[in-house]
Amino acid sequence: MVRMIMHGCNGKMGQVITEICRKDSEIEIVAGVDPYTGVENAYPVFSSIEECEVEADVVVDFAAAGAVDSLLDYCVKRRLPVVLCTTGLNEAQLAQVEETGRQVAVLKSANMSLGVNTLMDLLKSAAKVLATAGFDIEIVEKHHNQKVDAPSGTALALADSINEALDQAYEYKYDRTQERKKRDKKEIGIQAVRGGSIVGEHEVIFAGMDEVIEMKHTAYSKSIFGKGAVEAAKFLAGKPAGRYDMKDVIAAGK
Ligand SMILES: NC(=O)C1=CN([C@@H]2O[C@H](COP(=O)(O)OP(=O)(O)OC[C@H]3O[C@@H](n4cnc5c(N)ncnc54)[C@H](O)[C@@H]3O)[C@@H](O)[C@H]2O)C=CC1
Ligand SMILES: O=C(O)C1=N[C@H](C(=O)O)C[C@H](O)C1
Repeated sequence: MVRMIMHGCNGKMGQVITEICRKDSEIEIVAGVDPYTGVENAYPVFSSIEECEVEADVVVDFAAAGAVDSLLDYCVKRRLPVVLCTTGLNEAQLAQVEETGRQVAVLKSANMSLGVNTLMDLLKSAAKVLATAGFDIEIVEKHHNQKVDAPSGTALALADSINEALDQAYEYKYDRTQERKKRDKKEIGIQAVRGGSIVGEHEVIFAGMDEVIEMKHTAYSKSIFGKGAVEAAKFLAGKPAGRYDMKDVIAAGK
């Protein structure tokens, strides 16, 4: 049985994962962390990670970017593997993630779904052919009106996947309102839409002369992220220090 701490347990994803774990005999949430207290849970909840002294095998994080620094410090201090799903981290935090990965097992992924992680691979081969043929690349993401970061972590990860296949030759363009000039060939445009209860849509557009290819992932419920995170927690518990991603979890499940 894997013992898990749920960081951000009273948020939308924290509650989706609480429900998944309740029905899974291989994993148990032994403690939660959240400063928001308006939710009843079957496990003890602490208002900050430092207060949690419960024995565990792994931490799963869906909270807020501002909470990541203290979470990483805690995981190093307690030698705990961590599945990091919160998006919107700044450069300093991304560097801290790398440093933490030298001391404990860290799996960071902006999207825990099988679909998006498969799309990342498909994009690499498409980009190699289409960019060489002169196609422009644009990404449009859509999310609910409660999301605080933009563009989404997934949109950035999709762009990174494409750029990796293209020898990092592309710049990301988030805003076209500040200058009057034509689009540069070596750019990936990234646009964010926010509204209603949209769970998450990511569309990658390859636009060429007289033809367009669109590759799109639509999340119809948050459970796809929750299921992936729980599988990642089971995978990461007991792993040595290092950086892991969802591709490792998917490969281990085959
Ligand atoms: N990697 C992935 O597949 C996915 C990532 N996310 C990301 O996960 C994060 C959370 O998403 P939601 O659950 O929708 O947000 P939410 O706002 O519903 O929940 C976040 C929870 O974290 C809590 N929190 C705030 N500060 C905290 C702290 N210092 N320690 C512990 N908990 C704290 C809040 O009180 C809240 O209950 C966002 O960054 C989102 O982009 C969301 C869905 C999928
Ligand atoms: O905030 C969300 O809801 C989501 N955030 C992640 C992101 O920023 O990419 C993943 C998913 O799209 C849902």
